[in-house]
Amino acid sequence: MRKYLLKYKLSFCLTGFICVLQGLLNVMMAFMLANCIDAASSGSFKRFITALLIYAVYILGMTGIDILQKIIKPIYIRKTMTYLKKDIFQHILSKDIRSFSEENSAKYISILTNDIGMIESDYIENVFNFIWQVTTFLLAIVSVVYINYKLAIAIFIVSIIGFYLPQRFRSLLSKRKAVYSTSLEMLTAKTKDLLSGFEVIHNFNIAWKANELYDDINMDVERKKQNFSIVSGVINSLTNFLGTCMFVLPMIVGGYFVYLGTITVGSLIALIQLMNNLAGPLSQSLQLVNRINSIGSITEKIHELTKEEPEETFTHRLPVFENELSLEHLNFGYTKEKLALEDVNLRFEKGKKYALVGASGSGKSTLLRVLLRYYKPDSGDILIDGLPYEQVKLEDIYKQITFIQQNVFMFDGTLKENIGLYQDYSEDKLNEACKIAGLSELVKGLPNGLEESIGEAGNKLSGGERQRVSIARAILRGSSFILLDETTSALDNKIAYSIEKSLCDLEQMTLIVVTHKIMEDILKHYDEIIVMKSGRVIEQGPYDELYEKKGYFYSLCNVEETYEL
Ligand SMILES: Nc1ncnc2c1ncn2[C@@H]1O[C@H](COP(=O)(O)OP(=O)(O)OP(=O)(O)O)[C@@H](O)[C@H]1O
Repeated sequence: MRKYLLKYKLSFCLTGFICVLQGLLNVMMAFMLANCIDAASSGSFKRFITALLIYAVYILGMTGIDILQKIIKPIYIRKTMTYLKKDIFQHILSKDIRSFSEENSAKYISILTNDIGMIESDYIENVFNFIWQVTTFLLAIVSVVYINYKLAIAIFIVSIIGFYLPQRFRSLLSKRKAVYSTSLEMLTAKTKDLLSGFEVIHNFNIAWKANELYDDINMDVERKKQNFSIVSGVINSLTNFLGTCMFVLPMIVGGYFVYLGTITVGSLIALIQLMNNLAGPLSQSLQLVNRINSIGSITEKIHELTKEEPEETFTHRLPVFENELSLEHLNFGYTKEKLALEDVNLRFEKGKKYALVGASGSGKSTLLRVLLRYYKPDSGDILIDGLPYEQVKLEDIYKQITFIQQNVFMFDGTLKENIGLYQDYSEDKLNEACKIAGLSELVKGLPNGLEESIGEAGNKLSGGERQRVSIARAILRGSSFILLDETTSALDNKIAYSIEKSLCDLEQMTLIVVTHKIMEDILKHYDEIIVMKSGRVIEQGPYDELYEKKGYFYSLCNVEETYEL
């Protein structure tokens, strides 16, 4: 956290310096009062007026410093918080897809909202308050030593106790805060989940269940917040008690010294005022230390998120894909108990078109995820142009492969921005990509053509149109490979046919399509159909060959026909 605190060193030092000045002015108050009282009791009117004038200048100075602090501190906080959020967001975005999807996205949202809020209020603000209070306390101690050192020793002993005890409570408070922060994360995740399922909740009349789920987690969060507040409150009361002791003890000892004639009444008044600068700031500092330390768990979470990942170790570059991608005796399981891919042997040659078919759960999407390097195979080899796949720089792999999923992400922008993804492409290239992806008719019909805004998350487009946008993206990018996972599922058969045919006509493009549409017209365009069952490739070859074989693929075709009827 220090990295963020000291990012803007000058601003930090300036704000800290103003806090030190405030501490100094706090302590000076005692001497101002003593001076006024001494002047008033001296019988000299001139001395009294001078003392009052000095006091007025002091008050003006104090107000000026206070205003300055109200201006400088927000500037520092704005800069630091902006940097902190930007840094965390950049680290989230720079995660690789695999490690990003290991966490629920609500966790990231919670860090960027709830936890960041706590860092500002409990850490950054309190660091400055701490500087202010500690300066006041230390200068008050020096002043008390100056007035009477025996009294200072008594105060010092109470301070040591005052500092030691709250340290004992620190870890308890930090644990409660960690539990509270985790429950907030879960609340954010659950709220996001329930609101995303708004339509389903209404269609299926399960609002009662959604309310129940929300109530449970809401109550849990509030209970944990209450526990945290109770622990924090009790600790504060105890530290306040220590602060009161700090105030009362020197009063008793100081009164005794006046009785003995060791110090004057004027000094005693200054001492009484200084007590306020000892007891209050000490108890405040102790509470502030507790609150600053209570964000320990959040700091760890942020540290974990922003720690530099070890550099990717790769030994090969792959500027262009030239020949083939081959899989040899590949095994992979999400769990140790069950293999999702078993002894898969395949060759994907440059420019050829492959359709992956099979029953639901047969491993088609898993195969694509392994090809995207989201998961490492448990055993077996993948070679790309003869190079071991795992050792080729990931950036090169993603330049060669474009993955188009079922849910296409759309930015709130124009159609052109969404197709070109903010890169500059010539009109001709854009139109060509639209033509292949079957978007030309849509573009012609829009009042502003490609410049038409498509709304938040592309909500002005239909599901099929969004999928065609993603196909146009892939074509524009000029990848060697396109992996499609049920991408044409939202398209009617006629459009699906024309798009898949256009993609199959792209000579240089290697196409691997996961499809449930077992239709002769579409599948005949593929060089090879790969049939999967229970994680294994059980048949492969061109459509006619497989159909005539009258094996598993044949049965799939007939199921589909029966279904279509
Ligand atoms: N993240 C995961 N964790 C654990 N098991 C998973 C995970 N994803 C998929 N599986 C399991 O792996 C197997 C293969 O799933 P996969 O998604 O690859 O099938 P599929 O052929 O693409 O299915 P569909 O056609 O229904 O999309 C299934 O048994 C599935 O339950």
